[in-house]
Amino acid sequence: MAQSTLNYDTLQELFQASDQVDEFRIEEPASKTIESQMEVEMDILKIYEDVLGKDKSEFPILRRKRHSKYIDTFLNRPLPAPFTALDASQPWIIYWLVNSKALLGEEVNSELSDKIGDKILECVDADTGAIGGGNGQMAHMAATYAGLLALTVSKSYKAASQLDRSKIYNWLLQMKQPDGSFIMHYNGEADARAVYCAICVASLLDILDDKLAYKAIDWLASCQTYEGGFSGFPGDEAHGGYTFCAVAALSILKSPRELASVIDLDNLINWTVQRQYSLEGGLSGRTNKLVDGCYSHWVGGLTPLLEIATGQRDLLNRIQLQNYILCCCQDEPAGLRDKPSTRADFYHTNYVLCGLSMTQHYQEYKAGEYIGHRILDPSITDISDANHVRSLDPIYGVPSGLASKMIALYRA
Ligand SMILES: CC(C)=CCC/C(C)=C/CC/C(C)=C/COP(=O)(O)OP(=O)(O)O
Ligand SMILES: [Zn+2]
Repeated sequence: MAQSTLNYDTLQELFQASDQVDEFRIEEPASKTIESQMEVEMDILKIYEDVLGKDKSEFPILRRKRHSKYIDTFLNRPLPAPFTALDASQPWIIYWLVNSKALLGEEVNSELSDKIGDKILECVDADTGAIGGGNGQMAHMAATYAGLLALTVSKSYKAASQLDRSKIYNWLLQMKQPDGSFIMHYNGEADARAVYCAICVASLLDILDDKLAYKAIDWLASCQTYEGGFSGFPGDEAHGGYTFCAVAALSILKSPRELASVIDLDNLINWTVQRQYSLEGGLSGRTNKLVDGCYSHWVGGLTPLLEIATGQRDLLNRIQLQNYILCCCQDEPAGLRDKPSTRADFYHTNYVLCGLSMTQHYQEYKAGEYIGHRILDPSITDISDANHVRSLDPIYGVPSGLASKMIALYRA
């Protein structure tokens, strides 16, 4: 079976280049940061060396069956005791798991869809109509976003139609701040995450209007730092998570094509490109920090939006990112992870798969819709279909087409 031969060759080139890295390596690391970076590089070099020591046909492929089993195991049973710390993140867990399942191309049957619908409705806070982290918990912006995404992915339209949109609209208005930002919950913090979640929720529920959008573009633009990325709030350090939130929210409020009219697009592209490390192939979330699989989405997910904004392609090196994901982010026995020294979890499983999807598709933006096109370059998807995952909506982080279906449900 023909495997990803070009990936193998790219890795070979990379590996040859890594000898030069060794030459420059200093005996005593000058700081903890450098020491951690060197440890990660050593782990990853060893993995790449092992891969190159084998035949090309043994290049790692997506261990789809195992990842599916891992996901299904947790979707099909109540959360076990070690996860009680995630009690306030129940909509998140459901979204991460069901989204991973859907990206792997697996069907979400009606039984699972109904179960997810019931569970998310249980998390609705009766006072506000918005969603909390669990039954009886206070409405929370992130839980409302994650819960709505879970309904979107699982096509739980019956449950979705039971949400009280006008109550949620009023709650969103209460979360709205005079400077244009949003807070996460009553008395909570305002940041770019809250703005992204609020704008996504309003957009999916088809209740986004001028009052909710008021000054949000200016506030988000004010989070862009001198480095080019975005911080959580004005004046803080640029970070991948907040950069995705800001750029995706701006792409709803305007369009990705108009980004250059509100932010410094060139500086954002510089910052984004610098997040990819040549040796690892994966991405970091901020300057001088370590590679992490979840930034394959938070930073990698900027790629389609920036490609639409500029009309250019391959702003990041998709092949190298795919190498990092396939060779370094697959845990044993299953699930996806941050980096080789860490264990798989639901969060990383989802966001690494989102990143993998980005590496395999170009997005076209037409009449307000994103259309994913599988990249036919053999270095990405020649192979069998073994590594292929579904196209991802670049704004909402769900498989393509599903967000529009949710919006259409409410518009009908
Ligand atoms: C929609 C929504 C709620 C989005 C959240 C986006 C967001 C802020 C993601 C970042 C998550 C993350 C891995 C932080 C790690 O910071 P760190 O300082 O531990 O890691 P670092 O060293 O990689 O910076
Ligand atoms: Zn991570």
